[in-house]
Amino acid sequence: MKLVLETVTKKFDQKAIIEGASFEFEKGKIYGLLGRNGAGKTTLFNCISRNLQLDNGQIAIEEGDQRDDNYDNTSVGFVYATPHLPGFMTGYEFVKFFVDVNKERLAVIEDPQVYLARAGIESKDQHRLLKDYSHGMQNKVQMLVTMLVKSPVLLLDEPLTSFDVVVAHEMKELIISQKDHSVVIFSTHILQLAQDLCDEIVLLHEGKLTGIPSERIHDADFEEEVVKLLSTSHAENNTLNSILLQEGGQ
Ligand SMILES: Nc1ncnc2c1ncn2[C@@H]1O[C@H](COP(=O)(O)OP(=O)(O)OP(=O)(O)O)[C@@H](O)[C@H]1O
Repeated sequence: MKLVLETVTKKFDQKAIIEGASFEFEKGKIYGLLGRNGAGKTTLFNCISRNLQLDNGQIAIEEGDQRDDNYDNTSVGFVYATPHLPGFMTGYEFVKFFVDVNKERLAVIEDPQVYLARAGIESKDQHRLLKDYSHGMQNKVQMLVTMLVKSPVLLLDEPLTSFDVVVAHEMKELIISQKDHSVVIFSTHILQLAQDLCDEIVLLHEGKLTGIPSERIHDADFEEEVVKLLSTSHAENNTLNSILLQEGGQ
């Protein structure tokens, strides 16, 4: 399975944030999306998840020789940087509601307590209102429910920044387990995290997507190269690009 982006353009007020970006993301790999503040990472995720309409180009899901240009938003699991949860529900009530609504998409249905415990929400917290959860606890719940349904595409917007070290470790394992059934893309500003977790790193810079070959990710001068690439314009970078990067993916 592949998520295919072809010459995608998204503008806000006539200004192109994403401009003719093309890339193929494959199932079985974790992709780290890096870009400067305001580069358009969240915008790109909103385009892939059909929250935003494109100004140009296509985004499709391909499975073998089948291509779906009109997949609906249930094909995409999206873990937002800021959790979107109904604060008036308890953790238990929300997971129960989510499981009821999605029961046809779940292979096995367990008690909400089991899911919550697996995400590290202790019994004493399971019946508290979500609005009173810490940011990290809300993130855990959001990640838990998004991953339950095993969508073909999983997007994680800066996913691990609010977790303590123990939970971050567990969540990394959980993210890795998702690549068996999903195309997994996560955005981050933490280069070390991208190096640890990703099979490929993709830069979003000046509206375009460019993949860095996996064999370069662990080079000693990797950070310096990424900083250089994200600090200069594509035109200035042409020589470096041709040596280091694969334009538009493989
Ligand atoms: N709904 C909107 N209307 C107008 N402009 C928007 C909208 N959403 C995002 N933008 C602008 O698009 C640009 C890209 O924003 P986006 O949030 O996608 O960047 P990002 O790469 O996720 O940034 P960061 O790393 O800082 O979170 C920014 O200039 C932002 O102000």
